[in-house]
Amino acid sequence: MSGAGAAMRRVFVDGERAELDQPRAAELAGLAARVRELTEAVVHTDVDAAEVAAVSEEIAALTRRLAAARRAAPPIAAPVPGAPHIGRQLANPVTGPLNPIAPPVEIHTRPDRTVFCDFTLTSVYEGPPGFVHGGVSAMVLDQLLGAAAHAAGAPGMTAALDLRYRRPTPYGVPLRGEAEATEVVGRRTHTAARIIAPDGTVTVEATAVFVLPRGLTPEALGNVE
Ligand SMILES: CCCCCCCCCCCC(=O)SCCNC(=O)CCNC(=O)[C@H](O)C(C)(C)COP(=O)(O)OP(=O)(O)OC[C@H]1O[C@@H](n2cnc3c(N)ncnc32)[C@H](O)[C@@H]1OP(=O)(O)O
Repeated sequence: MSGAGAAMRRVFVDGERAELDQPRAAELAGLAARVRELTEAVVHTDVDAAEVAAVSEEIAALTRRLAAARRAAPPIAAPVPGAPHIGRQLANPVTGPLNPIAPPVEIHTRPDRTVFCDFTLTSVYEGPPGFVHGGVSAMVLDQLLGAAAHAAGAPGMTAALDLRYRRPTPYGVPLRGEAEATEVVGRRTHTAARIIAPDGTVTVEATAVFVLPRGLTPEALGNVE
């Protein structure tokens, strides 16, 4: 089995990672939300030099307090029967409520196995002035496409990701992401996705190929069915 396949098995099947119950996950999600606010404040602050120095020191002290009890790797959520394991990655950089760099994006699966998300990116994700960084759009779409492969019962790792940036993606407004699996061939799942602005304009289109690592089965990944 490939390194990635073996690692997934250790984490999701063998229980190598710490598993958080819902109240503990909610506590830490609250902490991450405060840090997101802090990031936003840092990017926009115009306080004077003395205040910048004082706040920097306080933040360093806070970081030391959190590091006083440190896990070797990010924790995951306890399994939910019937739900895919990807939803357990609480520190995922796109969907993880515990990760301050995640917007976070909440992905939903429809009965027809297509997926969607409604999300707003703040100016901390700015690329070209006034618009979302293309790499951030790619990251969100990679996750959404992966979720579509999962929802189709054919999960895998991203083997190829192709993007077409049609229009600039605005930040600070609600965006819609949509994705679906288009074809499953052996261990390969072909998928398509797009980001849609509030006025209905498709700003980014993406296609991706996901490949299930050798030795893994969709069932081992806690697939939906
Ligand atoms: C697990 C879920 C977790 C859950 C994750 C779900 C959502 C997470 C979303 C984020 C996902 C990521 O960021 S994942 C991180 C980024 N991706 C990675 O790091 C992947 C790095 N690459 C790899 O580890 C490997 O290349 C794999 C596992 C993708 C494939 O390796 P392999 O298993 O040895 O593949 P191999 O036998 O050569 O090929 C198998 C089949 O796939 C085809 N194939 C291989 N690569 C490609 C390609 N780029 N484009 C088209 N097709 C390809 C081959 O032609 C073949 O088709 P045929 O001849 O059989 O027809």
